[in-house]
Amino acid sequence: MISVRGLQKHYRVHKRAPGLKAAAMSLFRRQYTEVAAVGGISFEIAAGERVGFLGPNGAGKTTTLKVLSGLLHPTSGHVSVDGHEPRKREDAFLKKIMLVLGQKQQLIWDLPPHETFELNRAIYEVPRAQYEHTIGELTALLEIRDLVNRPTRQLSLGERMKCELCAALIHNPKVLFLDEPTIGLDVSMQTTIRRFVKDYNERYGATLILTSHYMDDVAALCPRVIVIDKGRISFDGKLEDLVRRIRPDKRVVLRLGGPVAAEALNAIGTVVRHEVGEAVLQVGQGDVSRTVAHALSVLPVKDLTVEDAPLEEVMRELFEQGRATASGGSGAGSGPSTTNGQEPPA
Ligand SMILES: Nc1ncnc2c1ncn2[C@@H]1O[C@H](COP(=O)(O)OP(=O)(O)OP(=O)(O)O)[C@@H](O)[C@H]1O
Repeated sequence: MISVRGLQKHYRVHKRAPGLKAAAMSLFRRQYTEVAAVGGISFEIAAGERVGFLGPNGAGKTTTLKVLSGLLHPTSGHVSVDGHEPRKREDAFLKKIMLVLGQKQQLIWDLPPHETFELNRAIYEVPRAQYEHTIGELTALLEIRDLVNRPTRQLSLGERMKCELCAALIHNPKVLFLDEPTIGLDVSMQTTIRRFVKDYNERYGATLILTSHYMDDVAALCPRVIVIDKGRISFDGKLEDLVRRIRPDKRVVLRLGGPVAAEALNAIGTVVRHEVGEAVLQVGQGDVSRTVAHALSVLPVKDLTVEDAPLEEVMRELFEQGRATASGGSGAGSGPSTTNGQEPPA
């Protein structure tokens, strides 16, 4: 469905020294420098897959999504989305995709969302009957029926994002590019958006690429993740394999029925957190059953769970490894390896 081979995207940026004199000089002699936002990445995504595109700020995620949706032309490499070359922006291609940028909106600010929906209906040439059916379904699923006739500027951020999604889905796209769709939303609205996106994917077999800094989005939606750092892929595979590779240790979460001395916990495992009624221990994968048995025998345990390390920590560690490798700190082989499709460094 989506095929990316050796994609590079460089931006040409105007460079000038600080100060008024340099500003005046730059009017006559402009100097440019190249920013390599994406440095030769390759991956394949099958129809119906949900893939998380993760990376630190400035890694190249948005740039890649913009290339995939045809907003930017690649500097080099080959990109194909359902048989189309996105840069050509053919009508047939545009009718298959949608791009939602959480930081930008397509809704017309002074008009009700309903007017944008109508506009998109006309742009995408959606037959009236199909439009009415889709709008009925989407507004019900997103619970926005009562909002769509109010001016957009009067809506809350979360309400606007739900209307943005509705506007972007009117033509029933097969490929969804979602860039930070839950940014700035409260926890319950994030959950609503996630549930909706998953439901849409399952209902229509749509393919999804999502970028998000909220790891809950990724955990809930994306069985597969592609990690990009400084324009290069550092991991492509199952989310659970990434977690296991970066943080093979487990967390034993103990709910306690009475006070426990710090020494008693230290004797069992590495204490990550200890507060009234709860303690969290970090233990090696092979030590889980021994630790659990030990804890149950010597501590007033009411309940316990065994969990993976939080995804936020996994990602932080992964990006720190990437930085250390880039600065020569930890040397070759210490960072995460790529499981699929990385171009060799130039
Ligand atoms: N229009 C542009 N002109 C010049 N440089 C750009 C432009 N857009 C992005 N960049 C640079 O390209 C690099 C990748 O940016 P991009 O927006 O793709 O990153 P990102 O992974 O989406 O980051 P974030 O998580 O912060 O949104 C960054 O160094 C950024 O400064």
